[in-house]
Amino acid sequence: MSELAVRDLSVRYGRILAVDDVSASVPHAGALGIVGESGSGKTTLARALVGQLAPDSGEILLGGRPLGARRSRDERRAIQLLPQDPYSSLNPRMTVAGAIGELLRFGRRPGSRAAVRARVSELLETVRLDPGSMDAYPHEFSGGQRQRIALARALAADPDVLVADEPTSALDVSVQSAVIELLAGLQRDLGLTIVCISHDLGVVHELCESVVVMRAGRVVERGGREMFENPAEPYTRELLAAVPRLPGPSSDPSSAPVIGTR
Ligand SMILES: Nc1ncnc2c1ncn2[C@@H]1O[C@H](COP(=O)(O)OP(=O)(O)OP(=O)(O)O)[C@@H](O)[C@H]1O
Repeated sequence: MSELAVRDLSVRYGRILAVDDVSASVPHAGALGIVGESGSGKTTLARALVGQLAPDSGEILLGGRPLGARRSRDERRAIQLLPQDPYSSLNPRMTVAGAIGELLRFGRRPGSRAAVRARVSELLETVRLDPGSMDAYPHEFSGGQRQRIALARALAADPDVLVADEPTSALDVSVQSAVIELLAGLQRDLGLTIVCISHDLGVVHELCESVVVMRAGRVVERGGREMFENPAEPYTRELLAAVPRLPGPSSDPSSAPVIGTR
């Protein structure tokens, strides 16, 4: 089981305390949203979750087991990052098959070149891209397609948990909801546990059943989807007010635009 939890986690950059005593958890096959203004510590938390940054104190637990300061290969496999920007995260000199194949070595299905290509083909189908495009290069794809390639790459490691750092912010509005739907489908169909970092509360509302609100490295509020209708903290209200398509605490829900459901 892939319940992910952080307990009293703090992460510093020198004298800057970027994540300050944060605790949160997401059950197996659940989706947790982490929201907050710029500089609130979201990316730092994401990088600590995937093992790119070592916490100064506190613990990260997967399936109830604390992850060590130096992660084993299997621990690195288990928690994968979907980076924010598919324009910079994919190596322009590597084909789609090469980029995805690189991460297959983490997974549980190593094998011959033919087996690797067959698995790449399956992964491209999973993210609804044409398997026939596996020998193309990233520049031949649109932003939304590149984000799907980055997603297939993360899935190649056969992760238990996907940490999606602003998964739609580099994309055109027209393709954002398709990427969110894809993530929701993976959560449902593969039992993937998702942590979705976003300054866009609309994305989190659509994908996540629980939310943690961060400010200056600390958790200021947490709750389920109902928090969007009834936030306790003025800071959360301000974040909500910045997203016109959400019902928000003060408007009449019956007249508010309905955002996509799964
Ligand atoms: N590499 C770094 N070195 C020093 N300080 C950093 C570094 N990265 C982030 N910080 C600082 O840590 C704090 C948290 O930053 P972080 O990027 O985690 O926030 P964020 O919520 O993800 O913001 P954004 O939405 O703008 O990415 C900020 O004060 C930031 O200036």
